[in-house]
Amino acid sequence: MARILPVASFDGVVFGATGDLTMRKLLPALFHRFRDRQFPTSSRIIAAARTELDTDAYRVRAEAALRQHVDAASLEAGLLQDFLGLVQYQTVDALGPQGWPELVATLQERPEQVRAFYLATSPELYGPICHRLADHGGLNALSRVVLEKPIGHDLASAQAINNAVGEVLPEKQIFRIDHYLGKETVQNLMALRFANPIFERLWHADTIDHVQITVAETVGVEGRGGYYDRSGALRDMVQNHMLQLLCLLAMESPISLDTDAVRDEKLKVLRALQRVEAHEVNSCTVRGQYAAGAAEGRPVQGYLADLGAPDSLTETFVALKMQVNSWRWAGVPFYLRTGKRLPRKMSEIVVQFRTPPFSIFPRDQHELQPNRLLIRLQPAEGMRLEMMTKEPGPGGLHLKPTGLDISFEKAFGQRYPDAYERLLMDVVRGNTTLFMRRDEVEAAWGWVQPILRGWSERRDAPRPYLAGSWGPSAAIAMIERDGRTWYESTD
Ligand SMILES: NC(=O)C1=CN([C@@H]2O[C@H](COP(=O)(O)OP(=O)(O)OC[C@H]3O[C@@H](n4cnc5c(N)ncnc54)[C@H](OP(=O)(O)O)[C@@H]3O)[C@@H](O)[C@H]2O)C=CC1
Ligand SMILES: O=C1O[C@H](COP(=O)(O)O)[C@@H](O)[C@H](O)[C@H]1O
Repeated sequence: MARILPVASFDGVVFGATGDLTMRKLLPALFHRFRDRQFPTSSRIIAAARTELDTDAYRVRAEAALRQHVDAASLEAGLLQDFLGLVQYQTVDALGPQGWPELVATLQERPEQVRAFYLATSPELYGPICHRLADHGGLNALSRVVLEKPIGHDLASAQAINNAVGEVLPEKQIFRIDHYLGKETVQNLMALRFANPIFERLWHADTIDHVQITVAETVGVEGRGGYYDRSGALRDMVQNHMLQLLCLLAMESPISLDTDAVRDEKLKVLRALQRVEAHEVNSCTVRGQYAAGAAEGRPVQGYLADLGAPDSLTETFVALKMQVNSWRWAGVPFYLRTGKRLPRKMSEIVVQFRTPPFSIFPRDQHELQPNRLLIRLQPAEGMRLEMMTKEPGPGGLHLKPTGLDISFEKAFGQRYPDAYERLLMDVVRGNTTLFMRRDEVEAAWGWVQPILRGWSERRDAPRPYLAGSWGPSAAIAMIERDGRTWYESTD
């Protein structure tokens, strides 16, 4: 049974409280933490958005969202009403005067409470919201501000946001969220690498041939086309989530688990990433856009039809070949791919080890498969170490690839909390370890920037791929040119 560490009483102010993220993720996450009694009932959830609503009307919306996004077994009637009793609504205009005095007056009723401001709005509003909070006296030493990703659209806009927020709050009160860092299996990468010396001894270029990171989704852009079309897969998934995964895989051991010790090591990886020059954009990156096809057994339309915009050049798939310039990783490519409308929802890391330098098994009878460590982030969370074993039987020596498997569900047999649950409680605790520091975000944008520039200079349309396929064939060609292949696990 997981240990629940209670947090202090807090006022959680959610800007963007009528939006998709709040309804689908934040309210359900808070509800689960309430259900486990992790926070005191003196806490308040102050929902803020532009729409004119009163608290009763907002509670009706919140209840509908919880009924949709929380499993029915967890929604005991009394508990749901108790939770909704903590919620109040305040109309606020981030860009105008409306609602600020009332919001701050509400906060001042409980000066001793932690104030957690969650900015679930578009990033252009982060600076204005923080400044209005400061101007109205809403910020104090117990305040923390959570910034959703993406922080900006490119390096310059990220710097502008960081400057604006940094003018009114010190770095230790700024929580740049990347929800992948809150996933249990992502946190387990630290345990895998630094609590198990057998792996750490093998974790370098002498032994590892290459690494693959795949984050595949079956969904299309759903209702988020307006945001997504200005973003695309590189900004939406790679600049943040996937680079963070790469950092955790590639970083050196931090000297401790202290917030800055971990973030310093991740930053070094981001700074060691080999820049993709304009002339390499074609060989090291592939952009795709889904066309009509199938998803989860039903026909689906293509991205352009989903969007209702026939000439969008936004990528819904990206594959990359990357290099970390360090002693540990010299010559070891990292292949990343992510996309919408792929055949399965799955996030997986494959660490492929080198094949034996010499085989005593006759080649015509035995094809030695390389050892691979598969780290399944979602679903079917777990790990598998693939190795060659002798097939039992008296008829000679036959080798077969088999796997040592760990299923986290079988090992721990408990519900996996959503990433936002853990991260929201860390905000209340004031623990920034699983959040991105300013220099990390800017280093990540700095690496992505030349690729964006290269793409925009070339003005190539993304390559179409059928919904339900693994992306454009160019992504397969990119890795196969190196004599390697994307690994597709069957479970
Ligand atoms: N949805 C998701 O799954 C994810 C979202 N994100 C990020 O989270 C943020 C929010 O996303 P999402 O919920 O999808 O966005 P939505 O468009 O669904 O919601 C936007 C919210 O912002 C509010 N808002 C807009 N303008 C103002 C304003 N001037 N003053 C006050 N409130 C305003 C809206 O209020 P109103 O409706 O009342 O106008 C609404 O509540 C974005 O930065 C997004 O990139 C990140 C990861 C995943
Ligand atoms: O941040 C985002 O992540 C989701 C995928 O998250 P997951 O936890 O379901 O793997 C993605 O769909 C969305 O486009 C992106 O903004």
